Amino acid sequence: MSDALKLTILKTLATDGTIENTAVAFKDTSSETVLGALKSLESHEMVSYQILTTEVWTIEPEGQDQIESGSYEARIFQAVPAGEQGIAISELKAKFGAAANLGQGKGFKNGWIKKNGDNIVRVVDTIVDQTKVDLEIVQATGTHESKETIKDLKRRNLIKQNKFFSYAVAKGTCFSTELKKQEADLTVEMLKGDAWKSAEFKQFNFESLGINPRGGHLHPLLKVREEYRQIFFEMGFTEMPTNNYAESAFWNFDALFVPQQHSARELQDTFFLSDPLVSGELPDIWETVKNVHEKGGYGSIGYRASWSENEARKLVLRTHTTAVSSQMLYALAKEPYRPAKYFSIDKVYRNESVDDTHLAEFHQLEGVIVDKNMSLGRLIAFLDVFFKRLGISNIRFKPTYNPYTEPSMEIFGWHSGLDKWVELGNSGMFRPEMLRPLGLEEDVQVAGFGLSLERPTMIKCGIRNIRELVGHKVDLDTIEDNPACRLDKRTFIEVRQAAEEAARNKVSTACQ
Ligand SMILES: N[C@@H](Cc1ccccc1)C(=O)O
Repeated sequence: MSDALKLTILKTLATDGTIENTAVAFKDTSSETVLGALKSLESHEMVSYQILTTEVWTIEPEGQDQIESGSYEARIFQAVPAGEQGIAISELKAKFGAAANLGQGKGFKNGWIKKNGDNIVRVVDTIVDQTKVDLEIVQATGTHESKETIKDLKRRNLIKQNKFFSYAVAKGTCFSTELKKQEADLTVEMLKGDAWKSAEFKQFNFESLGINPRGGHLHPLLKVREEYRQIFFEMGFTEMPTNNYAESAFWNFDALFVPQQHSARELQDTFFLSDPLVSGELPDIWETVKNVHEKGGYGSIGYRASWSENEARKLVLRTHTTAVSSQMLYALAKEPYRPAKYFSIDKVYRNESVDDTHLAEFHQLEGVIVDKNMSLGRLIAFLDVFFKRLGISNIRFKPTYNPYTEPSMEIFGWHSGLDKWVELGNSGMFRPEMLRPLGLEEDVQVAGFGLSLERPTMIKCGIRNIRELVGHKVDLDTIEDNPACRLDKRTFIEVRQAAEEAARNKVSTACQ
C-alpha cells in the first residue's frame, strides 16, 4: 500500500476537516486503491469513512452510434424525400437493414412519417431528434431528469446503469498527518539497546485470520475409507488387523484352497519377496490344508496334485485382503462358536500393468459374515443394503469363479454418469475345502465379499485417472479443494468472510 496516497488523504483532512467524496477529491485514483488506503488508515483509527454509492447511466455502443449519426428514426426521416411520392419501404430496408423497422416504428409514433401504400411519406417538414438530445444529456450528466426517458432508453439498449463506489472520510480518534511506523515484533536488537522504550507497537488483531494451514486435509481415499469404516461399524462389523503387507503364500493362497498351480500365483500377477524369501513355521493346520489340496475331503476330490510346503512358505505382498480374513477365521475357529462379522479396508498389491484405472497397489474393502444359517440369499440381501448405504442403489450379480467360494458372484452397480453397469466387486460363500481345515464346524457357513476402494472414490470425487488420486502426480490443491476432503462444509472464502464480518462489527479501542 503506497504511503503517498495515505499521506495525501491525511493532509487533505488536516486542511479541509473532511473529504466529502473521494471520487471528486481523488479523481484519477481507482476506488479500490482509495479503499485500500482508507482501510489501512482506519485500522490505526486515523480516519473513519462511509461508503457512498452512486448510480450512473452510461451509453451503450448502439447509443454512442446514435449520438454520432442521429437516432434511427431521424435517419429514416432524413431518407424520406418531401412530397407525395416519398420512398419505397423496400428501399429503406435495403439502405438501413434492421434499423429501418425500428426507425419507422418510432417515426410513426412521433407523427413524423406515415405509410402510403408501399411507400413512406413525410407528415412534417422538420423534426427535433429528441433521442439524440436525451442521449447527450445522459452522456454529460450520468442521468436524466425524466424517469420515463431513462426507462425508454434502457429498454432500447442504448444506455446501461453502473454502480460506483466512493467514500466520505472524516478524522479518526488517532488522527495525525504523520504515518508512524509501527513495530510488529519486539526484537532482540530492540532489547539490546533502548529502542524498545520508544518503539510504537502494532495492536494485536485477534480477529485476523491466520494462513490457511497446509495440513489437516484428508486424502479422498482416506476420507472415503473413514466413511465406509463407519458404515461397517454401524452394521455391526468388527475391524480386522491388517498391518502385514507381506504374508505367506499359505495365508494368501493355500489356506484359501487356491491350487499351487493356479495362474494367480505366477510372478507376473504376484509380487514375491526376495529377502526374506520365505516365512517362518507354517501354522499347525498346514497338513490338513495339504491333504485337502492333494486328496480332497468334505465332499471334494481335491486337486490331485502334490502340494509343496516350500511353495506355501514363500512370502508375497498380499494380493487380496482375503489373506487377512483367512487368518481371522482360523483364530475364530479356535474359540467356541459365535456368529461374527469382520471387515478390513487396506492395501493390496498386484503385479499388473498400470493404466488410467489400474495401479500395482490399491485398497481393498472386504467383509466376512460367519453364521450358522448364512446363505447366498442372505448375502445378496446384505449386499443390497450395504451398497445402498455406500450410495449405490442398483446392483446386480453375475456368476463367477473363485477357488475359495462356491457359488461366487461378481457385483455390478449401475453408474448413472457413465450410463452403464460397472463392476464393483466379488463375493461368494466360502467353500468347505477352505473352512473345515481352518477348524470351522460343518454347520458354520461363511459369506465374503471384496471390492476396491479406489473405484467408488473415483466415482464420488469425479476423478477419471487413478494417478490423480494416488502417486506423485497428485495435485495438492485438488486434495484441498475437493469437496470430499473438506472438513468444514463451508468453503475457505466463506469462513474468511464470516470472520471479517465479525471483525467489522467489533468496537475498537486501539488508541485510548
Ligand atoms: N478376494 C476377492 C474378493 C472376495 C472376498 C471374499 C469372498 C469372495 C471374494 C478379490 O480379490 O476380488
